[in-house]
Amino acid sequence: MTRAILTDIEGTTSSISFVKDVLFPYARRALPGFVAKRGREPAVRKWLDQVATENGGMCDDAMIVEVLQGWIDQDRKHTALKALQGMIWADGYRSVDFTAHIYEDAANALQAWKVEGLPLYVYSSGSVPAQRLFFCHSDAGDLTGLFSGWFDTEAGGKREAASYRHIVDAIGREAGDVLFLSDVVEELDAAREAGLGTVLLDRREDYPEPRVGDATHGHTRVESFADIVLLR
Ligand SMILES: CSCCC(=O)C(=O)COP(=O)(O)O
Ligand SMILES: [Mg+2]
Repeated sequence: MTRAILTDIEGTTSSISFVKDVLFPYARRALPGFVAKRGREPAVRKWLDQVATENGGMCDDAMIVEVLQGWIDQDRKHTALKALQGMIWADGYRSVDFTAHIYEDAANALQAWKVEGLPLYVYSSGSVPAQRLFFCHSDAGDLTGLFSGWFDTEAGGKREAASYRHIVDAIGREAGDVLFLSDVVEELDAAREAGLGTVLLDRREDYPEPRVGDATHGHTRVESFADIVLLR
């Protein structure tokens, strides 16, 4: 029985191209100015120092920026990068440089589930502040009120079963009562290993080649939130 929904963002509620073609380039461009302006603030320095330490103790901010830009190019889901990206995107949303993409079917289903009393949670590699900004400034308006909780990689990696066990504990549910929605089969594999229900979002806009047969890893596959059937 589904008593709570846990959803991914990129490729699930929202398009991969918005993240790759709008958010990431914005952060890449703004990074040098951001580090020059705010690099001494403890909340920023903490993450820059972590990157420096993990890269042999480099002490030059310009080198740290280069490492971070390389990580953006590789789509690394590193907690420090994600935290810094979230701070940079705050400026973009504030100055209305962009709004966050959300598929209409996702916005509609999330709103309907909320009305039905189903608690909704987010689990994304984007930092929790970035997730809040994302749904606050979405194409469908401020959707933050729909969600009862937010999880990022501070809960653990999205391809590790332990992360899902931690989240299920944190929200006070049985694993089997939580349905996890994602576009990434390895994330769904980890969630299933932890006992959660799983649905693979396989959107044509994001994945031109349908993932069928073995490619679904046995997860229920849908092309839209409108096709998700909840066990009641
Ligand atoms: C919500 S912040 C923008 C998305 C992001 O940075 C990201 O890495 C998305 O990863 P996801 O786990 O939502 O696929
Ligand atoms: Mg995703």
